[in-house]
Amino acid sequence: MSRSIKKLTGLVAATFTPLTAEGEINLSVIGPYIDYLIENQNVKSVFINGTTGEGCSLTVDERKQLAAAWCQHGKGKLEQVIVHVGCMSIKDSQELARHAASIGADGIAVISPSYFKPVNADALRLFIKEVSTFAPDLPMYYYHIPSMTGVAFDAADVLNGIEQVIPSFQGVKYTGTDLRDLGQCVCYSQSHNWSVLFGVDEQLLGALVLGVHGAVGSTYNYLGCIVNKMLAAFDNGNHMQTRVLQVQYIFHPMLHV
Ligand SMILES: CC(=O)N[C@H](C=O)[C@@H](O)[C@H](O)[C@H](O)CO
Ligand SMILES: CC(=O)C(=O)O
Repeated sequence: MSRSIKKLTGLVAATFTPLTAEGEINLSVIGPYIDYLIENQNVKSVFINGTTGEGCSLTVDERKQLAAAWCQHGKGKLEQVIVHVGCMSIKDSQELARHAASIGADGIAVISPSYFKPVNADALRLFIKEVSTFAPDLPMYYYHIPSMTGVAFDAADVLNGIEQVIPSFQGVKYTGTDLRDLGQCVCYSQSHNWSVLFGVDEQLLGALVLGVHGAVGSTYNYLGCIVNKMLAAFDNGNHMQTRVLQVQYIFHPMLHV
């Protein structure tokens, strides 16, 4: 990779996709959405077209328009725009990766294909590699979400040796509850300076204790302010305050609507 890498840390909002009443993407919302995240939630990085953004249900063209709008409006405001480019078709993923690089995204991520599934971790690594070569200068993150993909190999097995096949590999977004596997990912990532971002918002405290570098989640769109306080308490070594804030978050009325 030719550019120096900005390590992805802290809270990352997995953004919603604004639609019009007719079901068309509504790009006019994105500028104000960015200002809201920064000013109201103190959240400065976004993960777009992922699960929350329903990227897999959008067309390639819609995904490109959204990515371009987030990069354009986020320039000089957001710290990082990570574009999820996972698709069933590897060619669509490659095209989205190439496009993300052309619009100045800060990184890309992929889930595993989920209908025809990779047979093992080697096959999944190969898929990620084939996508990464279309954006070789962009940090690539593996998005591990077995509850949605049904692909449940240990993420640590996917990471093991991946730097040898994907020079741009930069970390994992871990949406799962296996703390043993997560701990192995954190341990393996340390020697490569990769980021491990946790994705089960309700259980972030357990992941912080294991040493994750940040979190990507849907609820940081509207509860980022509370979770940012929790991260600050954790960084200050205030365990009691951290626990109080995690519990306050878990019982927050917005999680129970
Ligand atoms: C399955 C799913 O969408 N997981 C998200 C992240 O990956 C989370 O951010 C959840 O939306 C969140 O933890 C709320 O349950
Ligand atoms: C939560 C998350 O990371 C996503 O919606 O993709």
